[in-house]
Amino acid sequence: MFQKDIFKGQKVVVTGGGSGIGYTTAKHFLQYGAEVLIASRKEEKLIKAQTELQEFGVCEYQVCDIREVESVELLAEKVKSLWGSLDILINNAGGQFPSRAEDIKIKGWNAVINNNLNGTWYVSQILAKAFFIPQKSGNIINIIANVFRGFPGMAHTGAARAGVDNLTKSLAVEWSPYQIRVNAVAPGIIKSTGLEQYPDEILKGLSDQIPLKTLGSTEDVANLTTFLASPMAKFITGETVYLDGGQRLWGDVFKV
Ligand SMILES: CCC/C=C/C(=O)SCCNC(=O)CCNC(=O)[C@H](O)C(C)(C)COP(=O)([O-])OP(=O)([O-])OC[C@H]1O[C@@H](n2cnc3c(N)ncnc32)[C@H](O)[C@@H]1OP(=O)([O-])[O-]
Ligand SMILES: NC(=O)C1=CN([C@@H]2O[C@H](COP(=O)(O)OP(=O)(O)OC[C@H]3O[C@@H](n4cnc5c(N)ncnc54)[C@H](OP(=O)(O)O)[C@@H]3O)[C@@H](O)[C@H]2O)C=CC1
Repeated sequence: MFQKDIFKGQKVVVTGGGSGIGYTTAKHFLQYGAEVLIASRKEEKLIKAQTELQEFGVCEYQVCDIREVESVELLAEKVKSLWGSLDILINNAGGQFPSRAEDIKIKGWNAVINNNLNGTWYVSQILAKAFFIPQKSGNIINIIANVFRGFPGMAHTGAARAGVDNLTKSLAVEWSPYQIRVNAVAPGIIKSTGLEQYPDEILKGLSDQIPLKTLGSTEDVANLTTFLASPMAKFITGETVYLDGGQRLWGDVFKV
């Protein structure tokens, strides 16, 4: 899509970069010349991904639970010792479980809010203060979900992602004096490792609910994310771009 070296010399952090959408996004940045650090909880997964991704360029990893402030501070330390600067942050780590709203336990609600809203905030604030604000440059892309009409069947993540959608707008304005752009990508249903945790009865017939009659791919998400991070999108900030084959406009979002 882009010239090969469009991100040459740029340093990128992709949370949740060991699998699925994050992995493909990391691969795209590497193919376009960036150095990439992938971060998530499971070291084994990160080592396997790093080994594969190194075929495309310089890929580092850091074990990090985005819900733990100390763990995110260690991520910032790692970036500092590796590169001393940071250009792009992709807040992709996240997840939830399907449940009817009345069945969600307090612990489950808190786990999902901590993962998707608080975790995204910790990483954004800590890395912005360590790098983007003092540098007076930066680029944040938040991967959220298709919450346009709420998220029936996963109310906890709908609330968390709507929070990140709004946070995207606030930070885009507050951090504009530092030349930090903040945008979000809202994927619909994407064929990726993440979908494997959902039972077949939930996934069956999902593509019929999408106007374009197909699920998205991890490449679709990575293409949009790299576009938003690139100079081609230099006048775009505070935006959430839906990537859902039109599903926000028609069809069931998700059912339990
Ligand atoms: C079509 C869809 C579109 C979107 C797709 C994607 O996003 S794909 C991407 C998808 N990728 C991912 O989603 C990957 C990441 N997702 C995750 O790691 C988990 O879903 C997490 C966010 C809950 C992490 O929580 P954690 O590390 O703290 O793990 P924990 O195990 O300790 O759980 C804490 C509490 O949560 C509750 N609870 C948990 N599971 C269930 C369940 N199945 N059922 C009911 N409740 C559940 C339960 O209360 C539990 O405590 P308890 O009662 O057992 O003492
Ligand atoms: N696939 C889809 O249809 C859709 C996906 N999304 C969102 O896109 C993102 C990527 O999903 P996808 O690639 O499909 O699924 P994956 O489950 O493969 O990706 C989730 C990634 O996040 C990491 N992660 C989860 N919790 C934490 C945490 N607390 N701290 C650090 N890392 C964490 C996981 O790694 P580890 O286990 O090592 O921590 C994993 O690599 C997620 O936020 C997902 O919810 C949104 C809409 C639709």
